[in-house]
Amino acid sequence: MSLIAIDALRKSYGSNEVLKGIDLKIEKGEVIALIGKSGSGKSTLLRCINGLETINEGAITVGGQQLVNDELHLRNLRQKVGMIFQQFNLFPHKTAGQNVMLAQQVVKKKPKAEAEAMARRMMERVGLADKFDSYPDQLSGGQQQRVAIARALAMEPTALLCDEVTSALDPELVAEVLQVVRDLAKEGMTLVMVTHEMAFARDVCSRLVFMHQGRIHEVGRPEEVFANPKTPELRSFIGMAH
Ligand SMILES: Nc1ncnc2c1ncn2[C@@H]1O[C@H](COP(=O)(O)OP(=O)(O)OP(=O)(O)O)[C@@H](O)[C@H]1O
Repeated sequence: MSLIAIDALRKSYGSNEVLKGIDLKIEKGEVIALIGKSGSGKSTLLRCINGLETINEGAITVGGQQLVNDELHLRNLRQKVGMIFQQFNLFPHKTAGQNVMLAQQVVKKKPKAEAEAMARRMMERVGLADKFDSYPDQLSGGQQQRVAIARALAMEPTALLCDEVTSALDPELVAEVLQVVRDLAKEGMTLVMVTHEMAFARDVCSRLVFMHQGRIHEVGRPEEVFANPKTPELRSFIGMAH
């Protein structure tokens, strides 16, 4: 059984149909890059997988459980499927460590000591063991994003969704965040990422999914997709991305 199965998914905002029948199966340990032009529906697809958007038609199954529009169910789902955004969304008046502890305590009702032990392990995993007591404004953007990754990992997700996690960063800070994502991929984490980092996608991802106007146009191994794009839309997109 696939870890994530998306069947005939449709999603509209008012009369604007943004996802027009998406079918995609994602296996455990896969690293998927969603690529495509702005407005093609990549972020919306991620948000649907995480239950942040209600869907109009079709079905999404995560770990064998079908996603239903029920608040309790969605809260459980969001615990299983972590998400990291372009903006880090850290609480400014809490230390990095407290930021990583918070959801564990509030959502998972973990005792403080247990949440702290996990937070310390995850801060170490993203290379920030020494920044546990720093406040977000004492950290670089790259470090803040790594704290956001540690926070997501502390919830022990079965998959992690990444929505343009390096787009808000200064160019010199991109590599340190991508390195953390690369390590997670190596460790076998299931990752679905919207990215404009084509070199990274080519290097790290097991499959590329090219979206165009709300549909999946092409899916394949990065080297095949880049070497042999079948549709003019992907040829044009690859041309633009270089
Ligand atoms: N909350 C919303 N309400 C109304 N329309 C929305 C909403 N979110 C997205 N859309 C529309 O859905 C379409 C797809 O947007 P989406 O953000 O999924 O695209 P994308 O491929 O991720 O683009 P980008 O690379 O720019 O983030 C766009 O036309 C956008 O205007």
